[in-house]
Amino acid sequence: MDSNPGPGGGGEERLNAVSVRGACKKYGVNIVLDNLNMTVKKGTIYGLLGASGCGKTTLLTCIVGRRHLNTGEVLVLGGTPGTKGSGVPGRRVGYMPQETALYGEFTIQETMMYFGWMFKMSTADVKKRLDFLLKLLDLPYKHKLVNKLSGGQQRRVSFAAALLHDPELLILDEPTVGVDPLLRQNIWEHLVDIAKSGNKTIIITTHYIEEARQAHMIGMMRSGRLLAESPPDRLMARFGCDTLEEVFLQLSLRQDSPITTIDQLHSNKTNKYDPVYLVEESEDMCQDYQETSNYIDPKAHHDNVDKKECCGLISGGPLHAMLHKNFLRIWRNPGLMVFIFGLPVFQVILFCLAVGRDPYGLKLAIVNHDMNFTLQECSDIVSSGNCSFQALSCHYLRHLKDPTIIKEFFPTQESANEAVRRGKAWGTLYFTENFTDAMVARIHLQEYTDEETLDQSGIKVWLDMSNQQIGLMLMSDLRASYQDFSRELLSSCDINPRLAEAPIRAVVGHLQPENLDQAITNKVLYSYIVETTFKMLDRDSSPTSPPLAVQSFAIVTTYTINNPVYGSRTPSFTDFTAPGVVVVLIFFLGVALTVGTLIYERREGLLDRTIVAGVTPLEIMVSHVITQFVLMSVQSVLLLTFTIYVFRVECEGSMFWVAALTVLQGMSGMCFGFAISTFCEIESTAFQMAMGSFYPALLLSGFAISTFCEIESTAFQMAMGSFYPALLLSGTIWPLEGMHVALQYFSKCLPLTLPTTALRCLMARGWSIWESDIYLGFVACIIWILLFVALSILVMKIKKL
Ligand SMILES: Nc1ncnc2c1ncn2[C@@H]1O[C@H](COP(=O)(O)OP(=O)(O)OP(=O)(O)O)[C@@H](O)[C@H]1O
Repeated sequence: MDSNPGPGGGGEERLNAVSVRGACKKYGVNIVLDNLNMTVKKGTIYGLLGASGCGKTTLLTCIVGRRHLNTGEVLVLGGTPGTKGSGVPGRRVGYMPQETALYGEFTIQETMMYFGWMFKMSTADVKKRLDFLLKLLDLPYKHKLVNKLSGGQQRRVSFAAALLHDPELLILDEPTVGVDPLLRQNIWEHLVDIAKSGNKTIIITTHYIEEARQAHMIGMMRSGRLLAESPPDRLMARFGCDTLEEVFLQLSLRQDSPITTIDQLHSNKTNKYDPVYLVEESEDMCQDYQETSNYIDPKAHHDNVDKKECCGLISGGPLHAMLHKNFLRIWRNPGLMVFIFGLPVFQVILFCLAVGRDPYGLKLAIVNHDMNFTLQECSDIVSSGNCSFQALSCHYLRHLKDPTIIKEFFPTQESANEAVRRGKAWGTLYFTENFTDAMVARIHLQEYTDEETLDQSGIKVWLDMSNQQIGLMLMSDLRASYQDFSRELLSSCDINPRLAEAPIRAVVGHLQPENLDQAITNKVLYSYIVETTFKMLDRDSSPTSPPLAVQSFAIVTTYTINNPVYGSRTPSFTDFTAPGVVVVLIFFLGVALTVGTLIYERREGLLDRTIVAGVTPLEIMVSHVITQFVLMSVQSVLLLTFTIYVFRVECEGSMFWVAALTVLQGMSGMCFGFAISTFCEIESTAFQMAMGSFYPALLLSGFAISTFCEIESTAFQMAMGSFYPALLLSGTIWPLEGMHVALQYFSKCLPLTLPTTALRCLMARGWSIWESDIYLGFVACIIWILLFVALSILVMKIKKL
């Protein structure tokens, strides 16, 4: 190692396109490259041979800078991959990974355009070169879709993509798999030709050992070691074999008994920078490398010659190529289009139809001993507009409305309560035998009413409160019906029915006006049960006067609510939850859009190819951000149109700011999805996480989830398990004000909470952007976007995605 000439150093090194020295690489405890040396001279073809799993692909990915050695050194075109002055990443290298690394929904021509633009070739040049490659590789019609090609044809398209920009160094991982012998011969002839006439260097791996005879140099690998590195003829002569296969067999046998191998075959002790014929270093040499396979050379970065040329962080060619690719992929994928644009609409429709509507068909068990009649009989004798003090229970029952309440009559209180206990009714309503008489007596007697009369004149109610929403709604309905009942009675007796409502201001003079004014000033919604107003009214107080009696009765049983400062007198649960649901939906849609993208590209080898071509993580990120921004805007418009204009959810604020916050929140979700996908190795893990973290994104934040993401089931369980806690914490379904104060602070640090509050204030209160609740929602969105973006870029750099 001491004699390492470094990048560009040493005359010998300058003749080499690639040199690998003392390379050690392991995954966990599995040693994949074991003190390997390799030298590829410029203008030569280097055939890297070896059994499956011996480490060929790993070696190539280290050469193109997609992986790092644990120890050892790689020099490519005079520099360490990933550093200034090296050939990689950038257009000096053409890389064909082992995976097909193509977009199935593109045609052959579109594929070539994508890679050509990435290398900043003009469209005309790409077309010219494509015509040549179509002939050379015997490719089908150029407008045929890649996913309609056979496996062998797809590999040839992938090979063509590596040859397209005529690079100095070609690194080909099994280009001839699935190619017929005649075509294989053509490909080799072409490689020999470009190596000779164009002074190109080619490193090629193949399982067809014999075809490598046409290479200038053969490297035979086994178990992470290079057993031999020599021209094929010399190798065969030396071992007295007729085929390379036999040579490889002999070398393999000897490697299995190392002492014999070293003693018998190692005749030349070589300098480390000379071609190596046999591996002589001790097996322990790789043991002292760093344990982690994620070892990163601190000097490594992605500056490359292309970037130096354009002097900017983002270059037009790759960005153009990637934007075109992103939109074309969506356009060619109808299922994805339906998902992107149909899902928001579907979800909003589902939400507005399923949540917040008043329950109906609620059965009440009624025991009416006052009449001892069925409902039908009640209806027969009770008619509206009649100033009658008979059958008051029936008067009241008529106001319990269908279809909300279904009245079922029971003979006894016990049977009615039994029906409630068995879940057949939501409550029991009980009228005593002389309910009407007691009520009339109570009205007439006023403060002289005895306890028994009071008791008899009351309606007794037992409710099943196991369901809070239904219980509260029934209570409210029972009260409202009572008010309707008294209003109707007043009206029928020629008394102003508004007395039944008795606005607070109408009685202010009699009831401590200071308190009321203070309550109104404080914007407290003020309800007041008016009691004993009988004496306040400037009327004949004779208890025998029916109108007055009715009037006092009505007022005694009413309460009043002033017009609310914000919202309506009958607030809707849909209006309350809608802003939170919009925020959550758009966030989730953003996550779902991005989470799979990067992982798909990584799994298919496309990311390797893109990055080896010199595209930076920032450029990849920007291309996705632009694409998703456009999609997100359309989604937001659909979401808000259906929420506000179709389902008429209350929106008092500026539509501009509502839309802006929605789009921002979508972008926050998108960046979160991107961060997840940079962490996750397995697409399904990320997707499940995204699904599961629908709300929890929130609770745990991208960072915590990602820590566990390598472990599929843990990530999934964690995401699922955090669904409900996150739902509670985001303030979407229940006001934050109901939480413990510590939880409130924690909740506000999550990505959905402040934007939800802001959207709610915008929609329900119509506040302007200058209110702190509103602008803090925007600020939170922007901070989370920046955090997710920074995290994604950092991970992409660290993991060399
Ligand atoms: N990301 C990874 N994590 C853990 N082990 C890995 C990883 N990639 C490869 N390996 C292991 O490293 C060894 C060498 O793999 P590699 O793909 O380099 O072999 P190869 O010679 O290219 O095989 P083939 O000819 O079948 O492509 C194999 O045992 C493989 O299981």
